[in-house]
Parts: sequence; C-alpha cells; structure tokens
Amino acid sequence: MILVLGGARSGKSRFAEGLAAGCALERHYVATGRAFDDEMRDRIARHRTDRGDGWTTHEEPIDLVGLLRLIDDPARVVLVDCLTLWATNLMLEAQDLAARSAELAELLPNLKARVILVSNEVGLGIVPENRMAREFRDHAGRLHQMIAACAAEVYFVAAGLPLKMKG
Ligand SMILES: Nc1nc2c(ncn2[C@@H]2O[C@H](COP(=O)(O)OP(=O)(O)OP(=O)(O)O)[C@@H](O)[C@H]2O)c(=O)[nH]1
Repeated sequence: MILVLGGARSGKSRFAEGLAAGCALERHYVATGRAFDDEMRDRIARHRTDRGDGWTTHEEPIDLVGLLRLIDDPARVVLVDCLTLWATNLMLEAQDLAARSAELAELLPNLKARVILVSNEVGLGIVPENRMAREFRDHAGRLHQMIAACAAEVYFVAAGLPLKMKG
C-alpha cells in the first residue's frame, strides 16, 4: 500500500496515476469527490479525459471501506483519490470519523489489491479560525499517521515533485 500526500494542485494525483500505470495490473480508480457544482463537474470531466481509457472508475463518497472490500482482487491496482474528500463527506453527514478511519486503517493491510491512496496535507498553514476546520485538520492528521504507519511507501508531492518519505 502506498500513501501519496500533497497540497492542492501539487501534482499528487498525476504522480499517483503514474505509479498505478507502472504496475502491470488492472487499473481501478476510486473517486470520493462529488460533482456538487459546475466547476467540480468540469474538473471531474478533465480528470476523466486526462486518465484516459484503461481505468475502471468507481464513485463512492461515503462507504470507501465497503467498496474496497467489494473490488479487492490481487490482479488490480486500486487508486483512491482522495482521503480528505472522503473525510469531508463523512463529517458533513455527522458520521464518526475516528471510527471510520480506524476501520479503513484495519482493512488496508488485509487487501490483496495493490492500493494507492491520495490525500491532501492540510496541516501546514496557520490554525484555522473555524472550529469545524480545526477538527477536520486534526482528523486528517491522525488519519494520515495511521495510514502511513502501515504503508509500504509514503510520498509527499509539492510543485509536481515527489519526495519519498518512507520505503
Ligand atoms: N466523482 C468523480 N470525482 C472524480 C473523478 N475523477 C477525479 N475526481 C475527483 O477529483 C478530485 C481531484 O481534483 P482536483 O481538485 O482537480 O485535484 P487536486 O487534488 O487539487 O490536484 P492535484 O494535487 O494536482 O492532484 C479527486 O479528489 C477525485 O475525487 C471521477 O471520475 N468522478
């Protein structure tokens, strides 16, 4: 399992897609993002075009654990983009984010597919004024630590350049 972290528009998704393309495995893309407005719809369309053929796309904003169990197969590489949007969706539905994150961290080492997880590093700026944003930042930081602990490789991407942090 590989974790790819980075800021907004850092090039993390492209880097992760490159890692997946480098495996001679059936490629599956798990999108946690939701097309809630025209801007996001355009962005998603661009992502689909950039990915090109050769990917099976799954859209699952909430039940990531259930979907990963369902599509798990040793013949596949599964790219999840991204964990922070998944966490946002759970928070907006008032779900227990700590419990869902623990479930994911427990499942990942048991999957047979090669899994690549993309996530936003949101903890580098000043402390947000908004309480929900502070809670989200803390949840994301804890989730990344849990996933990084069991990942074989961890990268941090900035300005399109990957820095290998583990593995
Ligand atoms: N629903 C859906 N979402 C998608 C699809 N393809 C990509 N996305 C979403 O688009 C999001 C990434 O969009 P951006 O905001 O453009 O990328 P970014 O993460 O800021 O930029 P980079 O760091 O360069 O990757 C991912 O979190 C995906 O969930 C798709 O086919 N369907």
